[in-house]
Amino acid sequence: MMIHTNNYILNIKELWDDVPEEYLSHKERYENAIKKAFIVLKVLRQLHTGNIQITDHRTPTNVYSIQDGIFRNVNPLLIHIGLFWSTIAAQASTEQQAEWLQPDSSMIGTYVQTELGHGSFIRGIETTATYDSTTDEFILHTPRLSAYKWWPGGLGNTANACLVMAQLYINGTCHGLHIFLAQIRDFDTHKPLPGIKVGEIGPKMGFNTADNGFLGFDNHRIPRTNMLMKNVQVLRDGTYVKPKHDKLTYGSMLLTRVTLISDLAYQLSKAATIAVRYSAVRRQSPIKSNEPERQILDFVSQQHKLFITIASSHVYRVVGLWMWNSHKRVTADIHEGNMGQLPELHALACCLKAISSRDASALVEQCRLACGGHGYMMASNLPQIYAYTTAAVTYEGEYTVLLLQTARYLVKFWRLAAEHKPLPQNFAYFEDYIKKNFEQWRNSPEGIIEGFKAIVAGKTKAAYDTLQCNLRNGREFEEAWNMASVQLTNASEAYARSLLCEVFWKETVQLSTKVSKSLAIVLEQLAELYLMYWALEKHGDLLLYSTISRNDIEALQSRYEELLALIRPNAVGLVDAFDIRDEVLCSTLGAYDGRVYERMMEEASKSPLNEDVVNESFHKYIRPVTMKNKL
Ligand SMILES: CCCCCCCCCCCCCCCCCCC/C=C/C(=O)SCCNC(=O)CCNC(=O)[C@H](O)C(C)(C)COP(=O)(O)OP(=O)(O)OC[C@H]1O[C@@H](n2cnc3c(N)ncnc32)[C@H](O)[C@@H]1OP(=O)(O)O
Ligand SMILES: Cc1cc2nc3c(=O)[nH]c(=O)nc-3n(C[C@H](O)[C@H](O)[C@H](O)COP(=O)(O)OP(=O)(O)OC[C@H]3O[C@@H](n4cnc5c(N)ncnc54)[C@H](O)[C@@H]3O)c2cc1C
Repeated sequence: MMIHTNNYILNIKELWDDVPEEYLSHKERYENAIKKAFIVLKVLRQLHTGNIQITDHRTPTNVYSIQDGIFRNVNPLLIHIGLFWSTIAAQASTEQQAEWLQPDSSMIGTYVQTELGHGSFIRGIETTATYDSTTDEFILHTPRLSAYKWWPGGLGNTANACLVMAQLYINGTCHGLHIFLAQIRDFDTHKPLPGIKVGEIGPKMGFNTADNGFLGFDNHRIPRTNMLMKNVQVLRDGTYVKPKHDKLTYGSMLLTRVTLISDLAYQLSKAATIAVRYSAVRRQSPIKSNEPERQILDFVSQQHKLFITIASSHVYRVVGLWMWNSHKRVTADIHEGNMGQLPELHALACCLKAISSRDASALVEQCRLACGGHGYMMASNLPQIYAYTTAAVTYEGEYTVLLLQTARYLVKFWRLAAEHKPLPQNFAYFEDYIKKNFEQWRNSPEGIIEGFKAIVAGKTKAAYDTLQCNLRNGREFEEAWNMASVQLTNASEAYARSLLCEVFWKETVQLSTKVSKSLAIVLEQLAELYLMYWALEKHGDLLLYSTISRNDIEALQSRYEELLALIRPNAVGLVDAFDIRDEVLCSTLGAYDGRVYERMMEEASKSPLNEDVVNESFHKYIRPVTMKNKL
C-alpha cells in the first residue's frame, strides 16, 4: 500500500487524545502512551517490511516529528528504537545481528548502563558478568544496592530484553565494561524471569511516559554468545580477544550524542514557532502613546529573545548534519581498522552535545518567558518542551563531565604548541597565539570567528598554565586537573562556540550560492545575527584575548540591532518554514491560524475542574468553615 505518512498517522484516531494527558494519572499516562507506541511501532514495522510505502519526501524525520505530537511527552519505545536496535546494529557480530535484528522479533529492548551509584563514571559500574566455561554462560549479578541499574527508559514496565553494560570477569580477571544482551521478562506472560528484580522508578520532571526503570540480577545466566561480539570476543575456552580500541564499547553514547544535536535543533524550532507566532498575535501596549497597541514582536527586546532561538535552531540543524556526516566517515574508517579520527570525533561530540543541550534548554525557557503568563500554561507546550530539553543536559553524558572530556583533547594540543611541536592545521591558531601573531580585529563574521579562536587559545592557555602551576606545587596530575577544572570547562565551552560559529557561517555561505538571492540574504542575516549575538555575549572574553576595542564592540551592537530590524519582517515566515504541523506543535499559543485566545478557552473547558458548576469539595470543606457562624 502506498501511503502519505502525515495523513495516514494523523487519521489513526487512537493516536490522538480527547483528554489532555496532564489530566491523567502517572499510571494512565503510561498506559495511554504504550497503546500509542505499539500502533506507531506497527506502522514502522510495516514500513520496514515494505508492506506499506511512503509517498512523501521527508520520511524519517516526518515519522519522528509526528511522534512528538502523538506523545506530547516521550515515546516509551524511544530507547528500544533509538538505542537498543542501533547498538545491536553497531556492536553485534554479523551472526548476532542476523538473529536479533528480525523485524518481527519478540524483543522489546532498552539500553541499561547507569546504576544507582554510578552514571558519569562508568568504569565504576558494579554489575558483573562472570564467564562460566563449564556451561558456556555468563552470570550477570548485582552485588549490592548501588549496583542496581537505574534510569533506563522503557525498563520499568515495557522491555522484555535489554543491553546491559557490565564488568566482564574471566577466570578472576576483570576485562572492563562490555555489553550483553539479556532477556528479563517472559515473552509470553511478560513476568520477570527468575533472578530478575525489575520495576519503575517513579515520577520525574519530564519523560513521564518513558517508564524509566530499575533492574537487579541475582546470578542470572545468559549464553556466552549473548555478549556483543563485533569488536571484542570471548571464545568457548574463555580466551579474551581484545578490541582494536578500548573505547569502542562506548560507541552508542558517541552516536546518540551526535544525533541529539539534530533533535535539539528540532526542539528549538518548535519553541521558536510557538513564541514567534504568539508574539505576532499578542498586542500589548503602544510604543508611542498616541498609537494603537503593538504586536509584542515589534518590541526590539522581544526580537532579541526570539531571533537568536530561530538562528540557533538553524545552527544546530547544520552542525548536527555536519557531525552526522563526520560520524559516518569515521565509522567507515573504523570498519577498515583505522581508529585515527575517533578521538577528534569524541572530543567534538562531547562539547557539542553539552553546549547544544544547554543552549536549547536556556532558549526554550527564554521562549516561555517571552510568552508571559500564557507561556506558563501546559497548553502552550513550552513547559513540556523545556522538561524534555533540559534532561538532555544530563543524560548521555552530564554537561560538565563531557566538557572535561573535550578539555583533555585541547590540553594535548596546547602542550604540543607550548613545546613547539607540529600541530594539525585546525589547531594552527594555538601557535599563532603563542607567537602573539594577533590579527587586527575585523567587525565581520570572519573577524568574529578569528576572535573566538583567540578566546579558545587564551582560555586553554590559562587552564594549562594553572595545571602546570598546580603540578609544580607538588600536586598529582588528577588533583591538579580537578583544581583547574573550572578553567578547563571554560576552554571547552569556548571551543564549542568557535566551532558552531565557524561551521555555521561557512555552511551558510556555501548554501547561499545554491538558493535564490532573496533566500540567501535572509540565511546570511540569521548566520550573522548568531555570530554578533555571541560576540556581544562574550565581549569580555574578546576584550581579554583578542584585539577588539570598545569602539568595535559599539559597532557590533549597532549592527546587531540593525539585523534584528532586518529580520523582523521575515520572522513569522522563518518559523512557518520550519513546517511543523499544529498536531505536532500541540500549542494553544503557536497554532498556524493564530486563534490564541479561542484555543486557550477551548483547552480550559477540558479541565475536569469545570465539569461541575459547584465542586463537591465546596460542600465537604469550604461551606462548613465559611458558613459556620451563620448556621
Ligand atoms: C524535522 C524533524 C527533525 C528531527 C531530527 C531528529 C533526528 C534524530 C532523532 C534521534 C533522537 C535520538 C534521541 C535519543 C534520546 C535519548 C533519550 C535518553 C536516553 C539516555 C540514555 C543514557 O543516558 S545512556 C547512559 C549514558 N551515560 C553516559 O554518557 C556516561 C558518561 N560517561 C562516560 O562516557 C565515561 O565515563 C567518560 C568518557 C566520562 C570517562 O570514561 P572512562 O573513565 O572509561 O575514560 P578514561 O578516563 O579512562 O579515558 C578517557 C579516554 O577515553 C577516551 N574516550 C572516552 N569516551 C570515548 C568514546 N565514546 N569514544 C572514543 N574515545 C573515548 C577519551 O577521549 C580519553 O582519551 P585520552 O586520550 O586518554 O584523553
Ligand atoms: C531523562 C533521563 C533518561 C535517562 N535514560 C537513561 C537510559 O536509558 N539508560 C541509562 O543507562 N541511563 C539513562 N539515564 C542516566 C544518565 O545517563 C545519567 O543520569 C547521566 O549520565 C549523569 O550521570 P549521574 O546521574 O551519575 O550524574 P553525576 O555524575 O552524579 O552528576 C552529579 C554532579 O556531579 C558532577 N560530576 C560527576 N563527575 C564529575 C567529574 N568527574 N568531574 C567534575 N564533576 C563531576 C556533575 O557535573 C554533576 O554536577 C537517564 C537520565 C535521565 C535524566
